[in-house]
Amino acid sequence: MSSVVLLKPRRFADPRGWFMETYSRRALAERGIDVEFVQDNHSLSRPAGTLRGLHFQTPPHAQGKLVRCTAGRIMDYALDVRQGSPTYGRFLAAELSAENGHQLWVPAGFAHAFVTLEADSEVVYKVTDYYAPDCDGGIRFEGAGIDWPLPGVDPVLSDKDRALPTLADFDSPFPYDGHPLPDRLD
Ligand SMILES: Cc1cn([C@H]2C[C@H](O)[C@@H](COP(=O)(O)OP(=O)(O)O[C@H]3O[C@H](C)C(=O)[C@H](O)[C@H]3O)O2)c(=O)[nH]c1=O
Repeated sequence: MSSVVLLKPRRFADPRGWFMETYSRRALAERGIDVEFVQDNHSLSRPAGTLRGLHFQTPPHAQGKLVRCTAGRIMDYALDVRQGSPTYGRFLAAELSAENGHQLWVPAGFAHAFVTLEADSEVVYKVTDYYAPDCDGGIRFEGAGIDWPLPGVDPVLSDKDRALPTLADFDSPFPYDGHPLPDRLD
């Protein structure tokens, strides 16, 4: 297992544009991420300030997620909610964009969310377990100690997300695997 990892796959630019490998099992294993993905997800968020999350699936269908932005720009968040983790309740964030091509690995045991920083932002992400509605869970973004990244822009979120429990009221079902959150993403 690993902690949260920021990946910056190389882009090969030429006069036609660019080419990049967006997924390589070998490249992930070199970063300590040895997982098998079983599903790809893709979402379009039209308004800037769209907030999806903080979400997770509970065991036995907890998901690791490899997240990237293919249109626009997002702030992507991973919040440590593993019982007994020395970094429980801490989060790391990374700006992912179509322009920078960066990717965030969010292991199982972390609540995931993103806020779109531009209109019509698209996010695609690979997950390590299938969608399991009975295991769908989450924590309110508000009250999780995360600053809203778009002052003056009201969040746009689903009714489901408005009704999520706060971090203070959350009873985590996730075990700690011995990988504390790093101080920052390098
Ligand atoms: C996640 C998922 C959803 N759905 C269906 C269920 C709903 O009818 C519809 C929208 O689902 P939801 O509102 O949960 O979508 P998001 O708010 O974008 O949630 C996702 O966004 C945050 C950032 C995440 O990390 C999770 O992957 C996921 O929770 O798609 C599926 O059919 N399969 C799926 O894997």
